[in-house]
Amino acid sequence: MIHIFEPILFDTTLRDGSQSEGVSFSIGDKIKIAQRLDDYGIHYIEGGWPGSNPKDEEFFVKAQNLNLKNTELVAFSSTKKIGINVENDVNINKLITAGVKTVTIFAKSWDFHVIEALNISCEENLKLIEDTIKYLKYNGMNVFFDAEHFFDGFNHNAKYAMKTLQVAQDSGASTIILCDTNGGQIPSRVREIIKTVKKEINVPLGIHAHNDSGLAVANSLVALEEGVEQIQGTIGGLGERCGNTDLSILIPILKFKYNLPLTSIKIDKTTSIYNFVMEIANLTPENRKPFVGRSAFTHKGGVHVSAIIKNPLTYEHIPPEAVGNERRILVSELSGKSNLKSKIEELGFDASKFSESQIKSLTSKIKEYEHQGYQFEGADASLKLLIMREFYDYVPDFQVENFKILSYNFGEETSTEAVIKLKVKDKVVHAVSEGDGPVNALDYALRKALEDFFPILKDIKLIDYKVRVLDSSSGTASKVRVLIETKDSERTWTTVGVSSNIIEASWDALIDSIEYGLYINNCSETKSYSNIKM
Ligand SMILES: CC(=O)SCCNC(=O)CCNC(=O)[C@H](O)C(C)(C)COP(=O)(O)OP(=O)(O)OC[C@H]1O[C@@H](n2cnc3c(N)ncnc32)[C@H](O)[C@@H]1OP(=O)(O)O
Ligand SMILES: CC(=O)C(=O)O
Repeated sequence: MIHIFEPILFDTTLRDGSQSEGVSFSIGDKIKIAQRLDDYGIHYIEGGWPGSNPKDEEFFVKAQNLNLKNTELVAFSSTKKIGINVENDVNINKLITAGVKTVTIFAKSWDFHVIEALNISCEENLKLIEDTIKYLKYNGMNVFFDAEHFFDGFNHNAKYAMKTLQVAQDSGASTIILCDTNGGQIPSRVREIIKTVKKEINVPLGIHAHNDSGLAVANSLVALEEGVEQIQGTIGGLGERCGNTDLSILIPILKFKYNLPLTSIKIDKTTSIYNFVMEIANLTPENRKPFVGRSAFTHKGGVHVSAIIKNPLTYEHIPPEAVGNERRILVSELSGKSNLKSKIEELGFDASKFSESQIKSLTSKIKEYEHQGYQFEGADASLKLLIMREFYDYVPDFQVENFKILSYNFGEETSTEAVIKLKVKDKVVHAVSEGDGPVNALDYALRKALEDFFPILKDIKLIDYKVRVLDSSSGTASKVRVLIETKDSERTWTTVGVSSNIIEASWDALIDSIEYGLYINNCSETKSYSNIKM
């Protein structure tokens, strides 16, 4: 394997990451992310562009009090404005007053961009680079030089692209970062170009790769193999368009595939920093994200689970704990007895008390339910109730006798009323409630009937209700699957119902949701798992 040296890790989540569609960090968000990146052990954090907006400017003021231990904060900007002296450029002067020692300056290294975007001559662009870097150096700054569109520039006019690097080097840049700004390069070309650059440029090189071809991590690795010293990227691959090199993937690769010590990095915090940044960015974490996604170490196929239980290395390339992730086993129609046994344990039962024929019968039952449209892999609470109803002397806290839904339409308004009859502790209870639609009315009526018996219900709240049409070919008579997510003060759980009648599917999921909530809050008369039916 090609040997590489431990790179300098440069995170631009707060700058390029904030250029992601749908992401807008507040100053408080930026401060929190900077602290987490520092704790994680990143060497440099690009905090923003102080000349771009007051928020970034204020961030650098507030960041003075951060007391960062492992990381150095960097401020970002373009080269100076065209047509003014650099000393008079407000944007460049804001870098000097940002309270940082290191700045990143980006400049055009593709002649096409110089002419089309900047509308100046190639010579004038070289002068922008020289003046800006020399001025910052004169003011005591360490300057990283981002050669924007370097690879595209090299492909079209290598001589000019190289000239921009040469000017940056001669003007005093301490590291030159080759940018695949449009994300269109392939690894073999990145390798060739870096080999050529290394023959002519003596300062350390870096890479800033975008992911428009899905190759940002691969291109960064090739660059490292060619001796580039600084890798730029973001947590979760946030960034303009398709994003940047994903450090949540790249860092574990460096650690576990290239066996680099990465002494500063707390590698077992990789999953938590990924989830943290996604939460702050108000984005849903990607389940299938390598290393850090919820599904990265989740096993579904019976063949896989059977082997995993014998030895996890059979279907895992690294242990999930190494990156702070966890192994999960799913139960579905693709399950064998191994999934079931493992899931039974995970749900809190003692799998060894189940006979082989009980496991077999449960496996077939689940497959039959899944055939009807149920999906238990995301509905552990319904699965646990199914096992208790099937195999234990379990008595639910209430039993439904019947329910009725009445809807009245008065011109523009429709009102809905639910009437239910339950049996609770040998008493028959009736309740009536109105609601915003049938499911809401049923929920209210159910709570009305039960709250006197189980005051804990006030803490049990429905937080999500999802309906999925399973077979749209039958039109309005199609089967639907309803998933309900519920929470109490400590936990959340999900239940499932399936029917061609949306109210019935919702009702089944709702009943499971409330029944399970009462059960885990110790309201059930029968809690023990020892009385398994033989
Ligand atoms: C590849 C990258 O991701 S680089 C980072 C890109 N990030 C951002 O653009 C986010 C922050 N940007 C901003 O807040 C604004 O664009 C600002 C404040 C920088 C500039 O705003 P405005 O002055 O209104 O200009 P506008 O955004 O319309 O256009 C960009 C200007 O920068 C100029 N410019 C672009 N690159 C450079 C450069 N390397 N050096 C000097 N000027 C440059 C453009 O020619 C254009 O100038 P013009 O208005 O005279 O045509
Ligand atoms: C500098 C930068 O963000 C880029 O070239 O993509």
